[in-house]
Amino acid sequence: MKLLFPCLAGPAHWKEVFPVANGDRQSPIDIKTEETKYDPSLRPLNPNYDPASAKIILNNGHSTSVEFDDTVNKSGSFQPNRSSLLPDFSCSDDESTATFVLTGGPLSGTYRLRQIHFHWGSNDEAGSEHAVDGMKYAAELHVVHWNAEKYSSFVEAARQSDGLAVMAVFLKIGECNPQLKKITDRLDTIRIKGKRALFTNFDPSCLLPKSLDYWTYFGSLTVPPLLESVIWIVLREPISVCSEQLAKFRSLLSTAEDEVACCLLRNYRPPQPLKGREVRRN
Ligand SMILES: NS(=O)(=O)c1cccc(F)c1F
Ligand SMILES: [Zn+2]
Repeated sequence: MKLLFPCLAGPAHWKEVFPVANGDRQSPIDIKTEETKYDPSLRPLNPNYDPASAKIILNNGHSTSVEFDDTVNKSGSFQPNRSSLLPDFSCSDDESTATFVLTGGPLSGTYRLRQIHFHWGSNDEAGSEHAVDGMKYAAELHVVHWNAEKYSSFVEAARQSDGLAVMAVFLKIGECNPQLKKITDRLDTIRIKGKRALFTNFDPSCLLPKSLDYWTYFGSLTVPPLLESVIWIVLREPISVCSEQLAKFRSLLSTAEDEVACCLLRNYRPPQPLKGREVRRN
């Protein structure tokens, strides 16, 4: 059935507008742990984030994200984004080299932090995008980086096979997460699609589990345009989230002020065919 706005209809219709939806390296996937391959060449992950680069929290109608200032000048040293929509609160304007990067793991080079966002479901039983031996977690955090060593912008990097690196963290139902509370306590100020609020002095490392052991594979964005440009790094240890915190995510609206209100109850893409890809572990 042809739909007028397939993007709005959900994953089953995305292929009508983005044929790459049926591509060879689509994400997410179901990680079959017995079939993963230990790779001794994989190094430890080395996330190194600067809390001052956090800028805003926003509702884009598909998820909530915390956006970071990832602007650099050509010399590679950090250039505060003076043209940003928000007053620049950085206390110094020294051009220190930005330190909000991910290195190590399966990556060669330096990947700069761009944003974090979440995926969840309409109930606590399923909401993650990746699955492990067919099991879904309640939600999933994505920490999005781009290859700032090889490319000059996120948009350019997103079109390259090694352009993006996304660290995925599973959220398992349990204790309320005090670090996640810093985000869920702000969601009532950005309920409507398009709303944004100041959100700085936030280091996303506080949302990572104790162990940074991971699986890694070559995949894609899990939302349109589904570009096959992501090196996925899926952490094996989940962090906790409680039902009340998840309910706050579901209270976000996928609609703007002038539209009939519709809650963002779920925003995960189901697992896609592996098509012969290898999943490695450290
Ligand atoms: N779900 S996702 O991690 O694939 C993702 C979503 C939106 C923008 C991105 F850059 C991105 F990587
Ligand atoms: Zn995502």
